[in-house]
Amino acid sequence: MSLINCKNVSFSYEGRTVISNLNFEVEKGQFVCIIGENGAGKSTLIKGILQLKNPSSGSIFLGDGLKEKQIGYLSQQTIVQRDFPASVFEVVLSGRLNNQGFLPFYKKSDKDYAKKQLEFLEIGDLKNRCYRELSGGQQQRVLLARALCAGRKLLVLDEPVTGLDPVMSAEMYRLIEKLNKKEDRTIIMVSHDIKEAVVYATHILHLGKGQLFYGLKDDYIKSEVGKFFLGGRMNDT
Ligand SMILES: Nc1ncnc2c1ncn2[C@@H]1O[C@H](COP(=O)(O)OP(=O)(O)OP(=O)(O)O)[C@@H](O)[C@H]1O
Repeated sequence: MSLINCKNVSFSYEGRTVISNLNFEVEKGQFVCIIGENGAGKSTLIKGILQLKNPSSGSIFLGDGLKEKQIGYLSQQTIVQRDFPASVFEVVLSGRLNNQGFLPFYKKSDKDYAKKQLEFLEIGDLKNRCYRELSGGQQQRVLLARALCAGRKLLVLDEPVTGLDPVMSAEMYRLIEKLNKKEDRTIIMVSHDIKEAVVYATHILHLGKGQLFYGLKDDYIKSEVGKFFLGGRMNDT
């Protein structure tokens, strides 16, 4: 059964439709990359998946027992977040708050889980450092660990490499791919970079004036829309 089932979905703001007729399903274990130019509706769709915005028509179903609280979300970082005066471990652990109900303290299992995520993302040594003193790339990894703590079933990443240099970006992509391949995490990632998307994703959702393509990465590369947007570059590499 699919984790996300998007059926005939359209979104609008104040009566103006910004994206219409989306139809796709995300199964467990997939790495879906949502691509499209500025204003195509990528962030709006993410809001819909997180159940923060209702479609103007159609429905987004969460399946396989997935609850909104089990979706880990990494948004684009704001300037205020960059200056957050807490330790790395506190930031990562705060991802568990969603799952706590009314009890405002962490259990041992929460702390163990947070430590495990730091180790998996190869930043265990940063645990006691102050978050605001880290580099942009380190901060982004910490926020990824926080998102992993927030949701085990589905990870939603909105432009996770924005502001990072090419080396840091490649490092982030490597870790995200490791989460998908080694931990079997289901991932939905928004990206501007089509070339990177086709390297790491299993599936591509391309938004333009509507849904231009949804399916396997390899089929995307062979498709008319894929060929057009990749400009034949995949065949050159
Ligand atoms: N809160 C809002 N109120 C009104 N219009 C909005 C709002 N948020 C987004 N829009 C409009 O909806 C359309 C889709 O925006 P959205 O941010 O989802 O696109 P995007 O593909 O994520 O763009 P980008 O790549 O620039 O982040 C745009 O025309 C945008 O101006």
